[in-house]
Amino acid sequence: MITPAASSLEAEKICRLAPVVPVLVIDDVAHAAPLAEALVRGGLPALEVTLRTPCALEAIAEMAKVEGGVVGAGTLLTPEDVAAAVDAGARFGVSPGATDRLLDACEEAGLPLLPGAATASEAMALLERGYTVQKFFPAEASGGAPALKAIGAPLPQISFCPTGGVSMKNVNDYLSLSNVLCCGGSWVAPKDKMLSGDWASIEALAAEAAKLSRG
Ligand SMILES: O=C(O)C(=O)C[C@H](O)[C@H](O)COP(=O)(O)O
Repeated sequence: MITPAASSLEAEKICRLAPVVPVLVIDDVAHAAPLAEALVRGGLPALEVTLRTPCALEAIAEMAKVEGGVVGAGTLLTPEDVAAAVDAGARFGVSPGATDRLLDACEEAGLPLLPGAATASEAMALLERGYTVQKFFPAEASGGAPALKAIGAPLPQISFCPTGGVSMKNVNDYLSLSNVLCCGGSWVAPKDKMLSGDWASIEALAAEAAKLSRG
């Protein structure tokens, strides 16, 4: 069991590890370990593996063995996803939105969760339950940094990890907001670089992201 407050406290710690949490879509389990090693070497220890590919759970299990990494499961939609993520060794979960079934499952399984919200009402519903750290998703499509800044005015007690459409072009717009802990994004692990095994370039992208300043 984990309470929503304790869950958010853990999520906050994970979000504070680095300015960016890589959002990873892994098609080949052989990429998991070298990818995690490159990202951790570059300075991004918190890693989100989306449960969107057949090998995602196996990839989590491989990445969980990489020293210095903190691996979580993204795209959690159902209680079954939560159970599978925990079994694979995920240390946290991320979801695009939030349902009572999903929140119940994460709390019962003791899995810290970064639950998604895109509107003031969604953020308020999560806050009412005790979740003070949330993922703002889909960030750019929901109005981007100006929208998140506006949500923060009446709801300063909620901190966010904006994700969805974030890149080096706009990441500073988010990181400069007082209600942003870190950003999530897939740009640090481009598909072509994974396919060609260009881990040095991925490490360089991670290092560039790790240098970003917050607040
Ligand atoms: O799978 C999930 O749990 C999601 O919520 C979606 C991801 O966070 C975004 O797809 C990342 O967006 P990009 O950085 O724009 O590629």
